[in-house]
Amino acid sequence: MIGILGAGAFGTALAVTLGREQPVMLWGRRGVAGLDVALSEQVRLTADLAEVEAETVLLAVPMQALGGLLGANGGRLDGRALVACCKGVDLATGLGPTALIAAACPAATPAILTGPSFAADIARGLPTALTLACTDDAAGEALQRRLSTAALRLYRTTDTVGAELGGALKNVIAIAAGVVIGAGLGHSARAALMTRGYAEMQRLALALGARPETLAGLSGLGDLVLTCTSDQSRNFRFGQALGAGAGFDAHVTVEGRATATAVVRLAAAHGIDMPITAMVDALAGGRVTLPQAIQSLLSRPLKQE
Ligand SMILES: NC(=O)C1=CN([C@@H]2O[C@H](COP(=O)(O)OP(=O)(O)OC[C@H]3O[C@@H](n4cnc5c(N)ncnc54)[C@H](OP(=O)(O)O)[C@@H]3O)[C@@H](O)[C@H]2O)C=CC1
Ligand SMILES: O=C(CO)COP(=O)(O)O
Repeated sequence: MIGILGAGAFGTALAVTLGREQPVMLWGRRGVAGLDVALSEQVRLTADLAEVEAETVLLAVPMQALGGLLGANGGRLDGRALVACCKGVDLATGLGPTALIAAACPAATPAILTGPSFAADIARGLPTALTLACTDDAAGEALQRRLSTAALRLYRTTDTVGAELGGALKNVIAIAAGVVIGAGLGHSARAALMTRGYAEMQRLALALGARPETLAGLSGLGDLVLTCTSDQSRNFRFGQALGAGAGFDAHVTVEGRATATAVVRLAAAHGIDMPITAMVDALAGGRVTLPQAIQSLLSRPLKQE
């Protein structure tokens, strides 16, 4: 049995794919997200978290909700394998998902599942590859076997720092990529933005102890390319709306917005220059206009690549 907390798009998609091969208990505060894919009979739904007794639990709530969920249920969840499926940096603490898990559940085995995957693609059974990161490699190998399916191929690493930051930072760069396209600056400008954004991701991640090969893998470069180039991405679409001066539904999960604010603080604390992240935070926060944001990036001093 696998437990999944969070019956939104991603939690439901994971239930669909995992439920094809093993029993799953899916918990949601209110019902199941509107994915138009039928759940197998191996998937049970519950609104009572006490019914989720599985030893392996996937945490598929948004990043900014994870701390509260763990705070309210840490005692009940402690001691299990807790696999964060969210992407971001916690605004309240500046921590990533596995550090939040370790703080709330000291006897748990924290891990993170992240990488280039739209929920709808996973739910449809399309081939997908993700990174499963766990500092305990033996536990990571067991989770890799447990959570891989015929269509969902997991690659394992012990670099949770790199895997988490790749998934968190790519959402911020995706917002910037959307701004570029929404503002009509063109695909060449987006390619430049993605490349400089990847350099920004590496600067912070390596300073925080990540391994370069992790950032160059599925959780970093892979997810960056996917999210910056597809309008299936909510972060990209949010950026497009910003660039076009259009509105955006505030109820849609856009992880990169809060993460941009959290990362600006993190970068300042470590003396890391992250101009694109700072631009996204200021633009999304209404502290600069679009022309000012674009000018701030284009007028930076020339330097070596
Ligand atoms: N969608 C995708 O394609 C992918 C998403 N992810 C990641 O998965 C994570 C979840 O995103 P996603 O499923 O897409 O988002 P959705 O907006 O589709 O769903 C979020 C779910 O979390 C629940 N939730 C929100 N706040 C709380 C809370 N405080 N306590 C309990 N449950 C809560 C919501 O419940 P309610 O409906 O009751 O508000 C909802 O079921 C994000 O970090 C995202 O980056 C990763 C890969 C792909
Ligand atoms: O993380 C995702 C793809 O890997 C989903 O992207 P969005 O959150 O931008 O929709």
